[in-house]
Amino acid sequence: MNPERVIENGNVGPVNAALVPRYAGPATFARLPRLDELLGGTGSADIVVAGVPFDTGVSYRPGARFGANHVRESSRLLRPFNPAQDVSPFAAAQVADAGDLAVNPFDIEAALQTVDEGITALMADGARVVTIGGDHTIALPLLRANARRHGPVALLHFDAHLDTWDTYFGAAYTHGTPFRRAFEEGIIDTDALCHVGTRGPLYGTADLDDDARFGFGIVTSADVFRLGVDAVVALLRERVGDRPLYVSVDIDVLDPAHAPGTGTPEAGGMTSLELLEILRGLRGLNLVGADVVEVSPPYDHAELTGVAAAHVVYDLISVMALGAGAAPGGPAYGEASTTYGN
Ligand SMILES: N=C(N)NCCCC(=O)O
Ligand SMILES: [Zn+2]
Ligand SMILES: [Zn+2]
Repeated sequence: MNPERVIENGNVGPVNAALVPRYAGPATFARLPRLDELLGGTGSADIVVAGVPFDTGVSYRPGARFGANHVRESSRLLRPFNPAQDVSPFAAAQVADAGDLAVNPFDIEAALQTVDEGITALMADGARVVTIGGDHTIALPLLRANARRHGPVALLHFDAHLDTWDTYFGAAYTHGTPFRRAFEEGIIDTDALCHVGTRGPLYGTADLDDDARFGFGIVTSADVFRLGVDAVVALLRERVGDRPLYVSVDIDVLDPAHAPGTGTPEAGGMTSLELLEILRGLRGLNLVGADVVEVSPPYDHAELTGVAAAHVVYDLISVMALGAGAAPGGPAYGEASTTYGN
């Protein structure tokens, strides 16, 4: 089958939902073309979605190895125009799904190597990569690959957890430790780091001292609740400036009511609207790479977590497609709110 696709601006987009039912056919992210299909046709992609089926680094519930395909399945209803950012991301950029990296489930360091090499290869033509699935351990090789291209990157880390701990059971590479390793390796820009959505119990106050020493700012989920989305966006934009920016989204940043399908849930999290509005507020920043991790489908219900993650990816791709320097806009800033109605 060669399904009818939406083609805009010469870019090959999703399967046309008016001609082929949304629930038909194999899942790719947003029903976009596979990268290998595209390579046979128009050439390369500007933005690539890649799956990382890996959860050997988790400290509690497993299942994130199934996250990538769950996000793909949950992304079938996405439509081509994103009114919240006033952009058709798949028309503004060629976006494709590269499938999954074949990572070793038994050897964490080998897996990290495979992720680094796989993402580096996908970035070779200048594409920016958004990964889906996997546990948070994989943020380390993703940052390594991006820093090799861009130098130490600014990092906005959306997560209930700090993930700057040192070791678990003596192991250095786990889902609770990627950002400490990234600091030690000098691959993140210590002038432009912030956690967002942090909450929940810690091991001790030293966790916060260490984290501050690495250069991280913290916007807790309670801060989002009290200050509101616009104030948080202003603060993050100020911190990042025009630096190359990497965004890492651990889906457990959302309240378990919004994202039950995850491995280390913490009460008192952000709503999916708050997260999406903050991400939309990053429009115009130089977003070079992103991940959405810790989606564990066995603990999900009614695709709640999968749908939330799919929308997060969609808004991240929209920010990337608009590119650095795009005017801050969208309903959050008032001007484009007439996109709906009026
Ligand atoms: N990265 C995630 N999701 N969780 C880290 C939790 C580490 C712990 O068990 O304390
Ligand atoms: Zn995490
Ligand atoms: Zn987390």
